[in-house]
Amino acid sequence: MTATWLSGTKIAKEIRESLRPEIERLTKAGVQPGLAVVLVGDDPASQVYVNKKAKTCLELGMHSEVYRLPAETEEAELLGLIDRLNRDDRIHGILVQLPLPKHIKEKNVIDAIHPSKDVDGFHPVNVGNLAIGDDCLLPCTPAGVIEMLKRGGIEIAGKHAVVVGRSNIVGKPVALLLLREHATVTITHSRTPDLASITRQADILVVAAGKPELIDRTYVKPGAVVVDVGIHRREDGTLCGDVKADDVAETAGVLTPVPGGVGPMTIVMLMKNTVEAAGRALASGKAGRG
Ligand SMILES: Nc1nc2c(c(=O)[nH]1)N[C@@H](CN(C=O)c1ccc(C(=O)N[C@@H](CCC(=O)O)C(=O)O)cc1)CN2
Repeated sequence: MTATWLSGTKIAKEIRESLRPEIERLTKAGVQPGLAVVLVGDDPASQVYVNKKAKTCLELGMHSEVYRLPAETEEAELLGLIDRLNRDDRIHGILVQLPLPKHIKEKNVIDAIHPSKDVDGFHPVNVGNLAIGDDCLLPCTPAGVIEMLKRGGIEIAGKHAVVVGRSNIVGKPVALLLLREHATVTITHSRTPDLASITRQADILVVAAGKPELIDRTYVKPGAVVVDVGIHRREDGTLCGDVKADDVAETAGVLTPVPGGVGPMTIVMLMKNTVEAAGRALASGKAGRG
């Protein structure tokens, strides 16, 4: 069997274009959706992602602000900036790029962002609402995975989905979203014994292990849908995921590429969340007038 590739680049483009009418409507109503992205330090990959976020905002006619702070920035200063952005009517979404330098506590930063502007969906209020199935801003990568599956014509209900990884950013929320779509979900992680015996049961395998090319064909049931959330730069400068793509493509039915898979979906879901946050601000009368 040779897998069909499920292109995140193509689906992300469709979603991006579908956002334009709502951005136009909000802007005409005096509420141009605005995203503030904060980067602390000079991690090269983070710089690429932050630039992509700002560029996509501008291409869509959204308001974009990028704050680039030095690695030595004190936590209190960062919290001060978040407080200011929380009260800024032109900003509907705030995103602090992760990872942060070690001296800054990620939890303090996430908790400081107002839940209505938490376009990353990482605040405990949004995480709690996701867990109980209430309306909330969804984390971008997990929401992107679900959107990709749906738009790729892949049935989720009734399927056995296995998630490799239990991070707060991807593993746990993607498992909750798959459950919400009526999959039977198994979460595995680095201490799961005989991982392959479990992943081989998956109809849908979502890999967010953070380990380059961990998953080869021996982990995959023939015909399974495999979503690769990992992204790593090899020494020669090329990118790979958590899945050994060429090998798994011989067994899987559908496979997402790296690059061009989940990555572009993460960016477009961020735009979608920002537009949604702006729409809610307009509806609640709390929006700025541009
Ligand atoms: N605050 C957050 N920090 C981080 C998140 C997040 O969702 N919120 N996720 C990751 C990084 N990430 C988003 O910020 C991200 C990763 C990858 C891509 C992407 O488009 N990748 C391209 C390849 C890009 C390249 O050339 O390097 C692809 O896969 O095709 C976008 C966003 C950690 N931090």
